[in-house]
Amino acid sequence: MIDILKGVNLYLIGMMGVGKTTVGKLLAEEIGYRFVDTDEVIVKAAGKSINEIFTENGEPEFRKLEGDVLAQVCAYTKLVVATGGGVVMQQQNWSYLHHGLIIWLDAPIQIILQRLAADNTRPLLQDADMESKLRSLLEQRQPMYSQADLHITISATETPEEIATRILATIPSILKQQ
Ligand SMILES: Nc1ncnc2c1ncn2[C@@H]1O[C@H](COP(=O)(O)OP(=O)(O)OP(=O)(O)O)[C@@H](O)[C@H]1O
Ligand SMILES: O=C(O)C1=C[C@@H](O)[C@@H](O)[C@H](O)C1
Ligand SMILES: [Mg+2]
Repeated sequence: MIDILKGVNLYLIGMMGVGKTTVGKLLAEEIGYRFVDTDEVIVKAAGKSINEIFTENGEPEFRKLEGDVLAQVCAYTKLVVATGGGVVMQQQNWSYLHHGLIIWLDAPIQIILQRLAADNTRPLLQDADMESKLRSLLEQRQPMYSQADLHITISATETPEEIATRILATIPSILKQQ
């Protein structure tokens, strides 16, 4: 696997809670890549949480930081990059994502709801009606997510390890097409 990838970065995209961070770490370990999470880089650089950035600086500032981080990481090779769920909405970001293979992790809203029901670290989900909020975000984003090179649909029972294994098994077929 490591040979056929030739150092090309893997970018994980998809909705909040779908498992980009969790699966990304496993993928990186498996293929001997470094793991980068754009949300984590932003939090470290800003010295505050994502909730604080949204509240104190606003979402546009967060999106600017996100684009800056993506621009910086795409200068490196051999990375698995877990992105934030909204990264696909800035057209400019696609020029960075296309430096590597783009993998869309896609899970039914019900799975995401179960996972994030007790989570208060995602500012866009601090809404009384989390399900409607998720549905409306997915509706806006789905056309963008679907531009990925690889679409991985996740079932409720699949473990992060199984998902990582399935991604690695599928990559050779998409590399051949390119
Ligand atoms: N396959 C899985 N099965 C069960 N739980 C999972 C699975 N993948 C991730 N999770 C859990 O779901 C939650 C969200 O996962 P994670 O943080 O990796 O999502 P994310 O896509 O990175 O979200 P965000 O876009 O907000 O950063 C975590 O609690 C994680 O442990
Ligand atoms: O889907 C989104 O817009 C977000 C997802 C998270 O990864 C963070 O980037 C932030 O909470 C926004
Ligand atoms: Mg994440």
